[in-house]
Amino acid sequence: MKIVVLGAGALGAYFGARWTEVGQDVTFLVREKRAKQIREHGIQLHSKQGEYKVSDPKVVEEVNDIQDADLVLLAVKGYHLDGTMDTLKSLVNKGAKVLPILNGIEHIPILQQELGKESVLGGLSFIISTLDDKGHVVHSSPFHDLVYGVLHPSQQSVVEELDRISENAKIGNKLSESISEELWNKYMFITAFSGITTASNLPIGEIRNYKETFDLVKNFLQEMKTLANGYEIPLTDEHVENALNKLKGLPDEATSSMHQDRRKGLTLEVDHLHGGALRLAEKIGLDLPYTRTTYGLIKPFENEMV
Ligand SMILES: NC(=O)C1=CN([C@@H]2O[C@H](COP(=O)(O)OP(=O)(O)OC[C@H]3O[C@@H](n4cnc5c(N)ncnc54)[C@H](OP(=O)(O)O)[C@@H]3O)[C@@H](O)[C@H]2O)C=CC1
Ligand SMILES: CC(C)(CO)C(=O)C(=O)O
Repeated sequence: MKIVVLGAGALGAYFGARWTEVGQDVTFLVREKRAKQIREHGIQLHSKQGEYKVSDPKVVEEVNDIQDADLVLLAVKGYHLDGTMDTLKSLVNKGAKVLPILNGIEHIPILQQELGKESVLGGLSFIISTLDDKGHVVHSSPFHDLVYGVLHPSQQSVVEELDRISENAKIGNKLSESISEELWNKYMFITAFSGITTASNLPIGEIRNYKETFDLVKNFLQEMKTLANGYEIPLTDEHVENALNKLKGLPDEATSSMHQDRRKGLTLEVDHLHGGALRLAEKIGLDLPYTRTTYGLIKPFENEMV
């Protein structure tokens, strides 16, 4: 399978390297700064699931240098989505399907509108990873899940092929029969988790120490469940309970990637995640007071768009 990784950061470099490790043809399409960093330090994974260095990574800076592709793994931050659109159109014209694994939901209808419904798969990831100062991936969670599925019936053979090639890779791969539900379930979880950790500037262990603070999470999840239901996604109280149990089971120091970005002074995806939820709610006449409040609390730390 010819795979292009667009967004060779913490997630893109991780999964791209894991496919390279099992012999797949992976091209990393990057911007100038990242290209320079990769030329200097390579693409390397520091992971308890297995250290790995891509021996001779295929790195390009121009989409025109790519002849054809079967799949694009899209792993940019929400605030960089607009900047990838021309590149994605070009790759779709060369035959590729796009697998976005951004957190959130709003990017799905945007990509479908821009690229056509047949071209956009559903995808998400559960992993905790970041780049160190050499641009190497530091993967710190025991899990490294990549979940994908069809959003259009014509995509079945591509997801089956993706499933086949991922089977032997060090990836927790899953071909989902209900990817829309999984996307919303993750969206519910991540808005609550990133909201509470980033707004309070605390990891989950500290939050759990204060009942009044942890109780907010429950309201948050309920609110996002209502939003999902408004879009005919059948999330239930059981999904909320499972999300709460997941948060109760995380190690004390665990925190969201958005909170990690706040600690590093990086741009936050709060407009894509919480802002996106508020826009989706407005469209169907819902109010999300907890999400709105959290959005307001995080906004001052959002930083400049880059
Ligand atoms: N990190 C994590 O643990 C998790 C993250 N996620 C989600 O995954 C998504 C990606 O996050 P993450 O991997 O952490 O982000 P990173 O910031 O580590 O990586 C994003 C990469 O995208 C690149 N990029 C942006 N625009 C372009 C472009 N036009 N062309 C080429 N490359 C581009 C950036 O490159 P440049 O250096 O040029 O800016 C950067 O390397 C987010 O939505 C996040 O919420 C989900 C689960 C866990
Ligand atoms: C919760 C987690 C770590 C799971 O992948 C995540 O998606 C994030 O923090 O962005």
